[in-house]
Amino acid sequence: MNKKTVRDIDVKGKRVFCRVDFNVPMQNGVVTDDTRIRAALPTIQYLMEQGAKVILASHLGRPKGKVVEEMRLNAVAERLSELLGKRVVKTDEAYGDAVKAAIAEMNEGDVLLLENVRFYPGEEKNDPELAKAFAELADVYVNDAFGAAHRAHASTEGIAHHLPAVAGFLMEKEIEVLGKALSNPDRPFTAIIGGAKVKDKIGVIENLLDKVDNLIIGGGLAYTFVKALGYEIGKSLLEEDKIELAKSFMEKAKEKGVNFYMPVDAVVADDFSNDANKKVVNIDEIPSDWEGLDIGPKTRELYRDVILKSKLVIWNGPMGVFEMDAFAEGTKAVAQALADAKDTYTVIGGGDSAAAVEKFRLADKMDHISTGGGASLEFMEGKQLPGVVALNDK
Ligand SMILES: Nc1ncnc2c1ncn2[C@@H]1O[C@H](COP(=O)(O)OP(=O)(O)O)[C@@H](O)[C@H]1O
Ligand SMILES: O=C(OP(=O)(O)O)[C@H](O)COP(=O)(O)O
Repeated sequence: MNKKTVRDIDVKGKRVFCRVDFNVPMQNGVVTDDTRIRAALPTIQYLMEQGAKVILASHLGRPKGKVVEEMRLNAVAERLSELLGKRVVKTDEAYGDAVKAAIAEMNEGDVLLLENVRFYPGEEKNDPELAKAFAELADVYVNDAFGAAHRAHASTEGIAHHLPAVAGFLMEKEIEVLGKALSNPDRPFTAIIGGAKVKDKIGVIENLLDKVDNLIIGGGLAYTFVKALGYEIGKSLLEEDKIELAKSFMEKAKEKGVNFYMPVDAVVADDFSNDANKKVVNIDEIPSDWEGLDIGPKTRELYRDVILKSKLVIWNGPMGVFEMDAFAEGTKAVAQALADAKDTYTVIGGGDSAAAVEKFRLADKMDHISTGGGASLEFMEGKQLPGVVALNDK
Protein backbone atom coordinates (compact mmCIF):
# COMPACT_ATOMS: atom_id res chain seq x y z
CA MET A 1 0.00 0.00 0.00
CA ASN A 2 1.37 3.43 -0.92
CA LYS A 3 -0.18 5.03 2.17
CA LYS A 4 1.47 5.69 5.50
CA THR A 5 0.52 3.42 8.36
CA VAL A 6 0.73 3.63 12.15
CA ARG A 7 4.26 2.24 11.83
CA ASP A 8 5.38 5.39 9.99
CA ILE A 9 4.56 7.89 12.73
CA ASP A 10 5.46 8.55 16.34
CA VAL A 11 2.36 8.47 18.52
CA LYS A 12 3.92 8.51 21.99
CA GLY A 13 1.97 10.83 24.27
CA LYS A 14 -0.19 11.92 21.34
CA ARG A 15 -3.97 11.98 21.12
CA VAL A 16 -4.90 9.63 18.29
CA PHE A 17 -8.35 9.80 16.67
CA CYS A 18 -8.78 6.24 15.40
CA ARG A 19 -11.77 5.55 13.14
CA VAL A 20 -12.88 1.94 13.42
CA ASP A 21 -15.86 0.03 12.04
CA PHE A 22 -17.69 -1.19 15.11
CA ASN A 23 -20.94 -1.49 13.15
CA VAL A 24 -21.70 -4.86 14.73
CA PRO A 25 -24.92 -6.88 14.91
CA MET A 26 -26.78 -6.26 18.20
CA GLN A 27 -29.83 -7.83 19.79
CA ASN A 28 -31.53 -6.44 22.91
CA GLY A 29 -28.55 -4.24 23.68
CA VAL A 30 -26.00 -7.05 23.40
CA VAL A 31 -23.30 -7.45 20.74
CA THR A 32 -24.10 -10.74 18.95
CA ASP A 33 -21.03 -10.89 16.70
CA ASP A 34 -17.83 -9.12 17.77
CA THR A 35 -15.76 -10.00 14.67
CA ARG A 36 -15.31 -6.38 13.68
CA ILE A 37 -14.24 -5.37 17.19
CA ARG A 38 -11.67 -8.16 17.35
CA ALA A 39 -10.40 -7.24 13.89
CA ALA A 40 -9.46 -3.75 15.14
CA LEU A 41 -7.60 -4.98 18.24
CA PRO A 42 -4.10 -5.16 16.69
CA THR A 43 -4.18 -1.45 15.87
CA ILE A 44 -5.70 -0.44 19.19
CA GLN A 45 -3.24 -2.55 21.19
CA TYR A 46 -0.30 -1.25 19.16
CA LEU A 47 -1.33 2.35 19.81
CA MET A 48 -1.72 1.59 23.53
CA GLU A 49 1.71 -0.04 23.69
CA GLN A 50 3.27 2.93 21.93
CA GLY A 51 1.90 5.24 24.63
CA ALA A 52 -0.80 6.95 22.59
CA LYS A 53 -4.08 8.24 24.02
CA VAL A 54 -6.46 6.24 21.88
CA ILE A 55 -9.73 7.98 20.94
CA LEU A 56 -11.95 5.55 19.01
CA ALA A 57 -14.79 6.63 16.74
CA SER A 58 -17.36 4.49 14.91
CA HIS A 59 -20.82 4.47 13.44
CA LEU A 60 -23.45 1.88 14.32
CA GLY A 61 -26.43 1.30 12.06
CA ARG A 62 -28.08 4.09 10.13
CA PRO A 63 -29.56 6.55 12.68
CA LYS A 64 -29.77 9.25 9.97
CA GLY A 65 -28.26 12.16 11.89
CA LYS A 66 -30.34 11.78 15.06
CA VAL A 67 -29.80 10.21 18.46
CA VAL A 68 -31.32 6.72 18.47
CA GLU A 69 -31.01 5.21 21.93
CA GLU A 70 -30.63 1.60 20.68
CA MET A 71 -27.71 2.70 18.52
CA ARG A 72 -25.55 4.05 21.31
CA LEU A 73 -22.12 2.44 21.58
CA ASN A 74 -22.27 1.53 25.30
CA ALA A 75 -22.49 -2.24 24.71
CA VAL A 76 -19.62 -2.00 22.22
CA ALA A 77 -17.48 -0.22 24.83
CA GLU A 78 -18.26 -3.01 27.30
CA ARG A 79 -17.30 -5.74 24.86
CA LEU A 80 -14.13 -3.86 23.93
CA SER A 81 -13.22 -3.47 27.62
CA GLU A 82 -13.53 -7.25 28.04
CA LEU A 83 -11.40 -7.95 24.98
CA LEU A 84 -8.68 -5.46 26.00
CA GLY A 85 -8.80 -6.39 29.66
CA LYS A 86 -8.87 -2.69 30.44
CA ARG A 87 -11.64 -0.21 31.11
CA VAL A 88 -12.68 1.77 28.05
CA VAL A 89 -14.20 5.16 28.85
CA LYS A 90 -17.28 5.89 26.75
CA THR A 91 -18.53 9.44 26.15
CA ASP A 92 -22.16 10.28 25.36
CA GLU A 93 -21.15 12.64 22.58
CA ALA A 94 -18.63 12.47 19.75
CA TYR A 95 -17.17 15.99 20.02
CA GLY A 96 -17.45 19.19 22.08
CA ASP A 97 -16.41 20.41 25.51
CA ALA A 98 -17.47 17.35 27.53
CA VAL A 99 -15.51 15.11 25.18
CA LYS A 100 -12.47 17.41 25.34
CA ALA A 101 -12.62 17.28 29.14
CA ALA A 102 -12.71 13.46 29.10
CA ILE A 103 -9.74 13.38 26.74
CA ALA A 104 -7.80 15.79 28.98
CA GLU A 105 -8.10 13.18 31.75
CA MET A 106 -6.51 10.43 29.64
CA ASN A 107 -3.12 8.93 30.38
CA GLU A 108 -0.81 7.33 27.84
CA GLY A 109 -2.18 3.92 26.84
CA ASP A 110 -5.76 4.78 27.79
CA VAL A 111 -8.67 4.08 25.46
CA LEU A 112 -11.81 6.17 25.02
CA LEU A 113 -14.78 5.45 22.74
CA LEU A 114 -16.80 8.35 21.34
CA GLU A 115 -20.57 8.13 20.79
CA ASN A 116 -21.97 6.96 17.42
CA VAL A 117 -20.71 9.51 14.87
CA ARG A 118 -23.87 9.08 12.78
CA PHE A 119 -25.93 10.79 15.49
CA TYR A 120 -24.78 14.02 13.80
CA PRO A 121 -26.20 14.99 10.38
CA GLY A 122 -22.79 16.34 9.35
CA GLU A 123 -21.16 12.90 9.45
CA GLU A 124 -22.68 11.40 6.31
CA LYS A 125 -22.69 14.80 4.57
CA ASN A 126 -18.96 15.03 5.19
CA ASP A 127 -19.57 18.48 6.71
CA PRO A 128 -16.22 20.34 6.97
CA GLU A 129 -17.25 21.89 10.31
CA LEU A 130 -17.86 18.48 11.87
CA ALA A 131 -14.59 17.17 10.39
CA LYS A 132 -12.82 20.12 12.05
CA ALA A 133 -14.57 19.47 15.37
CA PHE A 134 -13.36 15.85 15.27
CA ALA A 135 -9.85 16.97 14.31
CA GLU A 136 -9.71 19.37 17.29
CA LEU A 137 -9.86 16.37 19.60
CA ALA A 138 -6.58 14.88 18.43
CA ASP A 139 -3.03 15.24 17.08
CA VAL A 140 -3.07 12.30 14.67
CA TYR A 141 -5.71 10.48 12.60
CA VAL A 142 -5.70 6.73 12.06
CA ASN A 143 -8.24 5.04 9.78
CA ASP A 144 -8.76 1.35 10.52
CA ALA A 145 -12.38 1.23 9.37
CA PHE A 146 -12.05 -0.75 6.15
CA GLY A 147 -15.77 -1.64 6.22
CA ALA A 148 -16.62 2.06 5.94
CA ALA A 149 -13.76 3.09 3.63
CA HIS A 150 -16.11 3.37 0.65
CA ARG A 151 -17.94 6.19 2.46
CA ALA A 152 -16.69 9.78 2.20
CA HIS A 153 -17.92 10.90 5.60
CA ALA A 154 -16.58 13.43 8.15
CA SER A 155 -14.91 10.78 10.33
CA THR A 156 -13.67 8.63 7.42
CA GLU A 157 -12.56 11.28 4.93
CA GLY A 158 -13.04 14.91 5.99
CA ILE A 159 -10.97 14.71 9.17
CA ALA A 160 -7.98 13.31 7.24
CA HIS A 161 -7.46 16.76 5.67
CA HIS A 162 -6.78 18.35 9.07
CA LEU A 163 -4.34 15.97 10.73
CA PRO A 164 -1.44 13.68 9.85
CA ALA A 165 -3.48 10.74 8.52
CA VAL A 166 -2.37 7.11 8.36
CA ALA A 167 -3.87 3.64 7.99
CA GLY A 168 -4.26 1.08 10.77
CA PHE A 169 -3.23 -2.57 10.48
CA LEU A 170 -6.68 -3.88 9.51
CA MET A 171 -7.01 -1.32 6.74
CA GLU A 172 -3.52 -2.19 5.55
CA LYS A 173 -4.20 -5.93 5.61
CA GLU A 174 -7.53 -5.67 3.78
CA ILE A 175 -6.08 -3.48 1.03
CA GLU A 176 -3.03 -5.69 0.69
CA VAL A 177 -4.90 -8.98 0.53
CA LEU A 178 -7.63 -7.77 -1.79
CA GLY A 179 -5.13 -5.76 -3.85
CA LYS A 180 -2.88 -8.76 -4.27
CA ALA A 181 -5.83 -10.89 -5.28
CA LEU A 182 -6.60 -8.46 -8.06
CA SER A 183 -3.22 -7.22 -9.25
CA ASN A 184 -1.03 -10.29 -9.30
CA PRO A 185 -3.31 -13.25 -8.72
CA ASP A 186 -2.15 -16.82 -8.27
CA ARG A 187 -3.76 -18.89 -11.00
CA PRO A 188 -6.13 -20.45 -11.68
CA PHE A 189 -8.01 -17.53 -10.15
CA THR A 190 -11.69 -18.17 -9.46
CA ALA A 191 -14.41 -15.75 -8.39
CA ILE A 192 -17.66 -17.02 -6.96
CA ILE A 193 -20.52 -14.56 -7.01
CA GLY A 194 -23.90 -15.32 -5.49
CA GLY A 195 -26.45 -13.75 -3.21
CA ALA A 196 -29.48 -11.69 -4.01
CA LYS A 197 -28.28 -8.16 -4.80
CA VAL A 198 -28.27 -8.63 -8.56
CA LYS A 199 -28.16 -4.90 -9.32
CA ASP A 200 -25.22 -4.24 -7.00
CA LYS A 201 -23.21 -7.21 -8.17
CA ILE A 202 -23.63 -7.29 -11.88
CA GLY A 203 -21.11 -4.46 -12.27
CA VAL A 204 -18.57 -6.46 -10.34
CA ILE A 205 -18.95 -9.40 -12.71
CA GLU A 206 -18.04 -7.28 -15.72
CA ASN A 207 -14.88 -6.09 -14.00
CA LEU A 208 -13.95 -9.56 -12.79
CA LEU A 209 -14.11 -11.01 -16.29
CA ASP A 210 -10.92 -9.07 -17.06
CA LYS A 211 -9.13 -10.72 -14.16
CA VAL A 212 -10.27 -14.28 -13.45
CA ASP A 213 -9.82 -17.68 -15.10
CA ASN A 214 -13.08 -19.07 -13.74
CA LEU A 215 -16.27 -17.27 -12.85
CA ILE A 216 -18.83 -19.19 -10.82
CA ILE A 217 -22.36 -17.86 -10.51
CA GLY A 218 -24.80 -19.03 -7.85
CA GLY A 219 -27.53 -17.87 -5.51
CA GLY A 220 -30.45 -15.74 -6.59
CA LEU A 221 -28.17 -13.98 -9.03
CA ALA A 222 -27.90 -17.10 -11.20
CA TYR A 223 -31.49 -17.08 -12.42
CA THR A 224 -31.14 -13.92 -14.47
CA PHE A 225 -28.37 -15.77 -16.33
CA VAL A 226 -30.47 -18.93 -16.65
CA LYS A 227 -33.25 -16.80 -18.11
CA ALA A 228 -30.75 -15.18 -20.47
CA LEU A 229 -30.07 -18.66 -21.87
CA GLY A 230 -33.75 -18.88 -22.68
CA TYR A 231 -34.86 -21.29 -19.95
CA GLU A 232 -37.98 -21.09 -17.80
CA ILE A 233 -37.09 -20.03 -14.22
CA GLY A 234 -40.55 -20.12 -12.64
CA LYS A 235 -40.83 -17.75 -9.69
CA SER A 236 -37.07 -17.58 -9.09
CA LEU A 237 -35.41 -14.24 -8.44
CA LEU A 238 -35.15 -12.27 -11.70
CA GLU A 239 -33.78 -8.86 -12.61
CA GLU A 240 -35.68 -8.43 -15.87
CA ASP A 241 -33.75 -5.40 -17.14
CA LYS A 242 -30.40 -7.15 -16.62
CA ILE A 243 -31.08 -10.11 -18.94
CA GLU A 244 -29.36 -8.49 -21.91
CA LEU A 245 -26.39 -7.56 -19.73
CA ALA A 246 -26.19 -11.14 -18.46
CA LYS A 247 -26.10 -12.33 -22.10
CA SER A 248 -23.33 -9.89 -22.92
CA PHE A 249 -21.28 -11.13 -19.95
CA MET A 250 -21.53 -14.71 -21.15
CA GLU A 251 -20.30 -13.59 -24.56
CA LYS A 252 -17.52 -11.53 -23.03
CA ALA A 253 -16.44 -14.56 -20.98
CA LYS A 254 -16.20 -16.63 -24.17
CA GLU A 255 -14.16 -13.95 -25.94
CA LYS A 256 -11.79 -13.66 -23.01
CA GLY A 257 -11.40 -17.40 -22.53
CA VAL A 258 -12.90 -17.23 -19.04
CA ASN A 259 -14.67 -20.42 -17.92
CA PHE A 260 -18.16 -19.33 -16.98
CA TYR A 261 -19.90 -21.75 -14.62
CA MET A 262 -23.61 -21.66 -14.01
CA PRO A 263 -25.81 -24.04 -12.03
CA VAL A 264 -26.70 -27.22 -13.94
CA ASP A 265 -29.36 -28.17 -11.41
CA ALA A 266 -31.30 -26.46 -8.64
CA VAL A 267 -33.29 -27.16 -5.52
CA VAL A 268 -36.70 -25.71 -6.26
CA ALA A 269 -39.50 -25.07 -3.79
CA ASP A 270 -43.21 -24.32 -4.09
CA ASP A 271 -42.94 -21.62 -1.43
CA PHE A 272 -40.29 -19.32 0.09
CA SER A 273 -40.22 -21.24 3.35
CA ASN A 274 -38.17 -23.84 5.18
CA ASP A 275 -41.18 -26.20 5.18
CA ALA A 276 -42.03 -25.84 1.51
CA ASN A 277 -42.19 -28.87 -0.78
CA LYS A 278 -38.88 -29.12 -2.55
CA LYS A 279 -37.21 -31.17 -5.26
CA VAL A 280 -34.06 -31.24 -7.36
CA VAL A 281 -34.45 -30.48 -11.07
CA ASN A 282 -32.13 -29.85 -14.01
CA ILE A 283 -31.68 -26.17 -14.62
CA ASP A 284 -33.76 -26.25 -17.83
CA GLU A 285 -36.66 -27.97 -16.05
CA ILE A 286 -37.75 -25.48 -13.37
CA PRO A 287 -41.54 -25.79 -13.08
CA SER A 288 -43.39 -22.53 -13.70
CA ASP A 289 -44.91 -22.31 -10.19
CA TRP A 290 -41.69 -23.14 -8.32
CA GLU A 291 -38.62 -21.11 -7.42
CA GLY A 292 -34.94 -21.99 -7.25
CA LEU A 293 -33.63 -21.54 -3.71
CA ASP A 294 -30.36 -23.46 -3.80
CA ILE A 295 -27.89 -25.01 -6.21
CA GLY A 296 -28.40 -28.75 -6.77
CA PRO A 297 -26.04 -31.67 -5.98
CA LYS A 298 -24.50 -31.89 -9.49
CA THR A 299 -23.71 -28.19 -9.38
CA ARG A 300 -22.15 -28.55 -5.92
CA GLU A 301 -19.84 -31.23 -7.25
CA LEU A 302 -18.92 -29.22 -10.32
CA TYR A 303 -18.15 -26.11 -8.26
CA ARG A 304 -16.16 -28.15 -5.74
CA ASP A 305 -13.93 -29.49 -8.54
CA VAL A 306 -13.25 -26.00 -9.85
CA ILE A 307 -12.49 -24.69 -6.34
CA LEU A 308 -10.07 -27.54 -5.55
CA LYS A 309 -8.14 -26.88 -8.78
CA SER A 310 -7.85 -23.13 -8.09
CA LYS A 311 -4.96 -21.32 -6.43
CA LEU A 312 -6.96 -18.24 -5.47
CA VAL A 313 -10.70 -18.00 -4.84
CA ILE A 314 -12.71 -14.95 -3.89
CA TRP A 315 -16.26 -15.61 -2.77
CA ASN A 316 -19.03 -13.08 -2.32
CA GLY A 317 -22.66 -14.06 -1.86
CA PRO A 318 -24.28 -17.34 -0.73
CA MET A 319 -25.33 -20.07 -3.18
CA GLY A 320 -28.84 -20.34 -1.78
CA VAL A 321 -31.14 -19.19 0.99
CA PHE A 322 -28.74 -20.58 3.58
CA GLU A 323 -30.64 -19.00 6.50
CA MET A 324 -33.21 -21.80 5.97
CA ASP A 325 -31.69 -25.22 6.65
CA ALA A 326 -33.65 -26.72 3.76
CA PHE A 327 -31.69 -24.56 1.30
CA ALA A 328 -28.32 -24.29 3.04
CA GLU A 329 -26.61 -27.31 1.48
CA GLY A 330 -25.26 -25.55 -1.61
CA THR A 331 -23.67 -22.75 0.39
CA LYS A 332 -22.33 -25.28 2.86
CA ALA A 333 -20.81 -27.37 0.05
CA VAL A 334 -18.99 -24.37 -1.39
CA ALA A 335 -17.77 -23.33 2.08
CA GLN A 336 -16.59 -26.89 2.71
CA ALA A 337 -14.78 -27.05 -0.64
CA LEU A 338 -12.99 -23.79 0.23
CA ALA A 339 -12.05 -25.24 3.62
CA ASP A 340 -10.72 -28.43 1.97
CA ALA A 341 -8.70 -26.61 -0.69
CA LYS A 342 -5.41 -26.62 1.15
CA ASP A 343 -3.21 -25.04 -1.55
CA THR A 344 -5.76 -22.40 -2.37
CA TYR A 345 -5.83 -18.87 -0.97
CA THR A 346 -9.43 -18.16 0.00
CA VAL A 347 -10.95 -14.72 0.44
CA ILE A 348 -14.50 -14.25 1.69
CA GLY A 349 -16.26 -10.91 1.36
CA GLY A 350 -19.75 -9.73 2.17
CA GLY A 351 -21.71 -9.83 5.40
CA ASP A 352 -23.88 -12.84 4.49
CA SER A 353 -21.10 -14.99 3.09
CA ALA A 354 -19.04 -14.33 6.22
CA ALA A 355 -22.08 -15.16 8.37
CA ALA A 356 -22.60 -18.40 6.40
CA VAL A 357 -18.99 -19.45 6.95
CA GLU A 358 -19.41 -18.72 10.67
CA LYS A 359 -22.67 -20.68 10.77
CA PHE A 360 -20.95 -23.75 9.30
CA ARG A 361 -18.02 -23.27 11.71
CA LEU A 362 -15.51 -23.04 8.89
CA ALA A 363 -14.35 -19.46 9.42
CA ASP A 364 -10.93 -20.48 10.77
CA LYS A 365 -10.31 -22.53 7.61
CA MET A 366 -10.44 -19.45 5.37
CA ASP A 367 -7.35 -17.36 4.62
CA HIS A 368 -9.05 -13.98 4.72
CA ILE A 369 -12.55 -12.95 5.73
CA SER A 370 -13.00 -9.34 4.79
CA THR A 371 -14.66 -7.07 7.36
CA GLY A 372 -16.18 -5.05 4.51
CA GLY A 373 -19.01 -6.13 2.24
CA GLY A 374 -19.72 -3.02 0.20
CA ALA A 375 -16.14 -1.83 0.65
CA SER A 376 -14.56 -5.06 -0.64
CA LEU A 377 -16.91 -5.12 -3.63
CA GLU A 378 -16.18 -1.51 -4.56
CA PHE A 379 -12.48 -2.20 -4.18
CA MET A 380 -12.72 -5.29 -6.39
CA GLU A 381 -14.60 -3.27 -8.97
CA GLY A 382 -11.50 -1.12 -9.21
CA LYS A 383 -13.06 1.91 -7.52
CA GLN A 384 -10.95 4.17 -5.30
CA LEU A 385 -12.05 4.10 -1.66
CA PRO A 386 -12.32 7.68 -0.34
CA GLY A 387 -11.28 6.66 3.19
CA VAL A 388 -8.01 5.35 1.77
CA VAL A 389 -7.39 8.05 -0.82
CA ALA A 390 -7.50 10.75 1.91
CA LEU A 391 -4.60 9.20 3.87
CA ASN A 392 -1.02 10.51 3.57
CA ASP A 393 1.10 8.99 0.82
CA LYS A 394 4.30 7.19 1.76
N1 LIG B 1 -31.84 -18.50 -4.87
C1 LIG B 1 -32.05 -17.48 -4.04
N2 LIG B 1 -33.24 -16.84 -4.02
C2 LIG B 1 -33.46 -15.83 -3.16
N3 LIG B 1 -32.53 -15.35 -2.30
C3 LIG B 1 -31.34 -15.95 -2.29
C4 LIG B 1 -31.04 -17.02 -3.15
N4 LIG B 1 -29.76 -17.41 -2.91
C5 LIG B 1 -29.30 -16.61 -1.93
N5 LIG B 1 -30.25 -15.72 -1.54
C6 LIG B 1 -30.15 -14.73 -0.47
O1 LIG B 1 -29.13 -13.82 -0.73
C7 LIG B 1 -28.86 -13.13 0.49
C8 LIG B 1 -27.45 -12.61 0.52
O2 LIG B 1 -27.23 -11.82 -0.62
P1 LIG B 1 -26.19 -10.63 -0.65
O3 LIG B 1 -26.59 -9.58 0.33
O4 LIG B 1 -26.08 -10.26 -2.07
O5 LIG B 1 -24.84 -11.35 -0.14
P2 LIG B 1 -23.62 -10.75 0.74
O6 LIG B 1 -24.18 -10.11 1.97
O7 LIG B 1 -22.75 -11.93 1.08
O8 LIG B 1 -22.94 -9.76 -0.14
C9 LIG B 1 -29.11 -14.14 1.58
O9 LIG B 1 -29.99 -13.57 2.52
C10 LIG B 1 -29.73 -15.32 0.85
O10 LIG B 1 -30.86 -15.84 1.51
O1 LIG C 1 -21.67 -2.77 7.57
C1 LIG C 1 -21.13 -2.09 6.70
O2 LIG C 1 -21.23 -2.37 5.37
P1 LIG C 1 -21.45 -3.88 4.74
O3 LIG C 1 -22.77 -4.42 5.26
O4 LIG C 1 -21.50 -3.65 3.25
O5 LIG C 1 -20.26 -4.71 5.15
C2 LIG C 1 -20.27 -0.90 7.04
O6 LIG C 1 -20.22 -0.68 8.44
C3 LIG C 1 -20.81 0.34 6.33
O7 LIG C 1 -22.11 0.60 6.76
P2 LIG C 1 -23.09 1.43 5.81
O8 LIG C 1 -23.43 0.54 4.60
O9 LIG C 1 -24.31 1.76 6.65
O10 LIG C 1 -22.35 2.69 5.38
